[in-house]
Amino acid sequence: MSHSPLNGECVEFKIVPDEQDEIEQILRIWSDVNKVDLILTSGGTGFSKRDVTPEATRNVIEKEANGMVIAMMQYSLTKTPMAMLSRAVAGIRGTTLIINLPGSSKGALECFESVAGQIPHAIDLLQNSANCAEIQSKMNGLAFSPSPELKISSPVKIKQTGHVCPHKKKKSVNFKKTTITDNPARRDRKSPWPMLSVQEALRLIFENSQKVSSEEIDCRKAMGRIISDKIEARVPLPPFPASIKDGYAVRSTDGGGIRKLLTSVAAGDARDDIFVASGYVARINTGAPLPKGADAVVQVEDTNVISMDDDGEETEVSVTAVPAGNDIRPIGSDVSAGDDLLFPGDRLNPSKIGLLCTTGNRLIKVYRKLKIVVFSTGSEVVELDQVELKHGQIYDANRYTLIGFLNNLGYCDVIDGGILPDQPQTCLDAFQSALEDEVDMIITSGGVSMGDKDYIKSIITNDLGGKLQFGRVNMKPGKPTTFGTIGSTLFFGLPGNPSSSAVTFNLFVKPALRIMTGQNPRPKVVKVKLAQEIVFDGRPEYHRCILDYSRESELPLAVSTGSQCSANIQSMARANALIIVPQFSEAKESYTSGEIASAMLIDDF
Ligand SMILES: Nc1nc2c(c(=O)[nH]1)N[C@H]1C(S)=C(S)[C@@H](COP(=O)(O)OP(=O)(O)OC[C@H]3O[C@@H](n4cnc5c(N)ncnc54)[C@H](O)[C@@H]3O)O[C@H]1N2
Ligand code: MOO
Ligand SMILES: [Mg+2]
Repeated sequence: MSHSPLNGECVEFKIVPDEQDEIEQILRIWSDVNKVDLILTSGGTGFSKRDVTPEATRNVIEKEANGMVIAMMQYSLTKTPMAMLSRAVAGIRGTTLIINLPGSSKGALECFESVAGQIPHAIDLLQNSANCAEIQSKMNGLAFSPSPELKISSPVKIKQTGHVCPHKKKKSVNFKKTTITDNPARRDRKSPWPMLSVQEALRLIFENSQKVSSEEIDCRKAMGRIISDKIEARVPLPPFPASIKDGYAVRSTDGGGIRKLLTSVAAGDARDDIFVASGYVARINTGAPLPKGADAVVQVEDTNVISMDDDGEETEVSVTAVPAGNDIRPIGSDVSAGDDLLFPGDRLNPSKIGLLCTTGNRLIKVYRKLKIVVFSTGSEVVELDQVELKHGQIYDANRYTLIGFLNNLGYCDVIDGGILPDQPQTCLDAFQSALEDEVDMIITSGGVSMGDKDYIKSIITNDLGGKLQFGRVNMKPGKPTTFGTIGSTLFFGLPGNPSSSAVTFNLFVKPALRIMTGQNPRPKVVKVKLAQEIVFDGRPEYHRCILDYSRESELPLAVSTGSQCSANIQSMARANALIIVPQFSEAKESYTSGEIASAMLIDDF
């Protein structure tokens, strides 16, 4: 962040290709979402075919600021007649001033100098007129009329930080970051967020997710945790030559025949001075240590009692001949001391915990638990404790679904953030306190689409200074899925529709969690046979289905769970996989019944 001569702060800098759509999108996001005071563009103002910055600017501004254009032109013409080849535009969008500057650094500087003196005042007027209109409207109890808005798109956006307007007694010094409190009539009619592909969205998630630190814990309390440091066997398995059978420990060189019984060795027998001499055997149990002198075990089924003493204890038995090593597990035959057992990224399941215990690894290093807060947003959403629903209310589904997904993973400390109404200040306060609590991730559902009460994106960027990496994804369900960072905290704004939030959790949140804990982020995708036709949608679709393994087919049959409306929760509740359905194209419009497709498993970890 550098300081400009305007005493402003450069809060963003971006190089944008000569693509009108892209330039427009940036201008919209910076003015509407980030609410910067000034956007300066440089380049793309000339006569060549690729020069489209003025067109992009004109499309997003609501009012022109021709005086500034004239001032720049007048001044530039005194420097070079070439200046007349500039088609620069200046204008206002919302409370943002957007000014096109030429691409040459000399020209850009000259133009900027010619208007710089009036910029602070212009911005101040914009800000103050916006405030006045709002206050006026509140006083009248009427919707306030739109304040004059300057829209300027440019690769440099500046937030003014310290200008004092010469025309006002009371000066607005620090511009408060605001949430969307505008008149709905003035909201964007089109989403300013570029529509990313799922792959692009995942790439941004991969780029912005970092491994967390690790901690040492008792392996017996580590179910579901993720190994951070390689683990070796502390002791060999078995730690002594152990009998595999209940029978008699013999010397294989004695061969078959009648032998005297030396002693009996049970599992856990601590004597290490037993010696089986030639002509003798020792009774032995499964898991007992083989006595010295013996080198094989004959199972009891292959022996007979020959004689007993007065107490009924056997004194002689006959054994069959067995080779050396028969029915014995040598030391380390399963695991040698020092063997690599588990690796970073391995998730601890019951058998792995057993392996750690039996190889003497009491303390192990795992990634620390991820601290995650989950909020539901929406003024219509109520807690299940409320017995009767009022008109327009619904019981919260998403929060409990998302908390359940996270708890199932076993490596998250999940904080239930509760339900946030569609009130920016309440949401802001809740997010701020989560950040003070140093959570690794905030997950919300709802409030990320086009409604005038959909505040979430604005709160993250405007009020919390977060950086959203994407706000729209070309997929069904889940189009308005939003992801970004607020400092080192990851933010996922999942769509409110229950199926959308559940699908996008699996598709986007899980990979982030896996990266944070050193796991392979990729989902498990399997081939399936489709039980029905699926007509392609305009967006790539993640079609909820049940994988049926009961049929006589090499591949599981993927049975659709029915209506794929995002608001339909039943189709999600029954699903254990998502069929990956491509976007409609002229080349292919549908999958036929029986066709082979790919499906992503969603009931794994
Ligand atoms: N003009 C447009 N409208 C909408 C668009 C669009 O592109 N243009 N996108 C639609 C799509 S796609 C989705 S998905 C939804 C997502 O909207 P939001 O994320 O803003 O979610 P809400 O509006 O808050 O809620 C949507 C829906 O889900 C219900 N909901 C919300 N939270 C819960 C919860 N915790 N438990 C159960 N149900 C919940 C809510 O009542 C709404 O019915 O936007 C479309 N609109
Ligand atoms: O993208 Mo939305 O999730 O279809 O309803
Ligand atoms: Mg909405």
